[in-house]
Amino acid sequence: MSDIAFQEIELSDLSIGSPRAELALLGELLGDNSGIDMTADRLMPEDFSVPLYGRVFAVIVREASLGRSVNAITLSPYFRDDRDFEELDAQRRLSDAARDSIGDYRPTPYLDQILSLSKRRRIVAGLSRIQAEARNLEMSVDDILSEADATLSTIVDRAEGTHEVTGADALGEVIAEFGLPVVGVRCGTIGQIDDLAGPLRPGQMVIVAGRPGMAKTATAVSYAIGAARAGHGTLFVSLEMSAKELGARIGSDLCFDVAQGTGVPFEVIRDRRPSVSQTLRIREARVSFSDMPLQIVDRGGCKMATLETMIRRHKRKMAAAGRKLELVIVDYLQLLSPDQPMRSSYEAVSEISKRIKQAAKSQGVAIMALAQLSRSVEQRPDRRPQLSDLRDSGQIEQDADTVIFLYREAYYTKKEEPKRGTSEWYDWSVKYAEIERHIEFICAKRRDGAEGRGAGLFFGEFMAVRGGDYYETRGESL
Ligand SMILES: Nc1ncnc2c1ncn2[C@@H]1O[C@H](COP(=O)(O)OP(=O)(O)OP(=O)(O)O)[C@@H](O)[C@H]1O
Repeated sequence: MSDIAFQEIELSDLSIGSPRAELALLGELLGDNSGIDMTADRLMPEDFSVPLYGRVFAVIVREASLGRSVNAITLSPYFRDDRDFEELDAQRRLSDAARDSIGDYRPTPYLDQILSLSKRRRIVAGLSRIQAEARNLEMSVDDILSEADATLSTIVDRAEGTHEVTGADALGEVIAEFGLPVVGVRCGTIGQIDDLAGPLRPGQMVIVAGRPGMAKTATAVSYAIGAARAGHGTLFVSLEMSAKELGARIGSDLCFDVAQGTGVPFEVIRDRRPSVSQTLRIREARVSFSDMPLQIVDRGGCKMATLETMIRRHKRKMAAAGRKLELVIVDYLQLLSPDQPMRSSYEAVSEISKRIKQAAKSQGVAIMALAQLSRSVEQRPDRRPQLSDLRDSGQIEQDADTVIFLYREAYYTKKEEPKRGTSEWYDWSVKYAEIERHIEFICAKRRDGAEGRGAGLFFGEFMAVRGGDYYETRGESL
């Protein structure tokens, strides 16, 4: 680019912004709150050229994330100490803009213009920095060019999750974290999964796979409860079960007492027939859990773009409540659909697994996706799943950071129950009683650690999964 072009950009720098479009957009949002989420998905407070309008936008988004309606009057208490608010006569301007809004949310022309001008301002700022570096004779031309390249591509794409550093700086970031608490989600109640998968870190995609009936949902619910109890913001996206069905499972899991082995059976809650004392116990469990950061979304099927929007929205919602969304659980992967129709289910699952991984990275959360395995697993004498069982499931095997298979021998043994009262039945019942609660966690892939196996327990009656150390708490061995 020539010097003249640089000068032109510098000269126009101060005029790159449209305060009128920004005010009009805020007016539209205040006039009709239904467009706030959609706008917040694309726009950030720093995209406004008038800093006060950016701050107003941030408050609007926060209020909407907390489920409150917002207008020019309810906004003003948040700006009592903001001198710009008074000096710019913002209360009146925003009220006028809201009154003049169309009402039917159509902010796209304003939004597009604000975004485009924001990009231009960032280009100007980036180029100015590169120009200063070019004048610095101590910097090599190669370094300046690669810096220019990286700066421009990040500015223009605003690639979420992009982080460019030198190798030494990356190591420096690791060293700075020495001695700090480990980042990542642990559930605390299923020790074997915590050990096998390690803390689930932002950007990781963890696949929990198994045949139907292996207690995938139960494992995910128990994990989610443990994670939320440990303070990790968790979003459970249920594409199979309704929120109420999950609520019943959560109730039974919460009431389950590991040390005593007692609780309120899931079926009692499912059928809405608890006794008085059970009702009391469920109510107490609800109260003790009411502050825990666990959000549930249930819907029948979901496109990838919708899931991404959902994650962004809940991230904002939790941030507005002073929490951090750290874990998203999706039950289950094959019920997600790509945004565009694909030629085969192999391609569709590949696309979904790639997008889940991208979403985890760009949103800075760990995503645990449950996955159904095909029947072929059961055709082997040893029905424990292996990594190759994911081969017909698109690129999951490649994209996943961690793969944990669930296996319950009891599920198959139960199906082989002989006729009651016979001697075979007696032998069978002894064997079944031994393994009834066993659940195996087979970690077949872990990008940042070793693979391995662990033994846990599935309390089917309470839909609760716990680590194998449960027996240690009772002085017994597994
Ligand atoms: N009262 C009970 N006692 C013991 N096991 C039970 C009881 N109720 C349900 N189960 C078992 O729990 C399992 C279902 O658990 P869950 O729904 O978590 O599994 P899943 O792997 O998610 O299954 P799916 O893929 O079919 O939804 C089944 O194997 C079922 O037999």
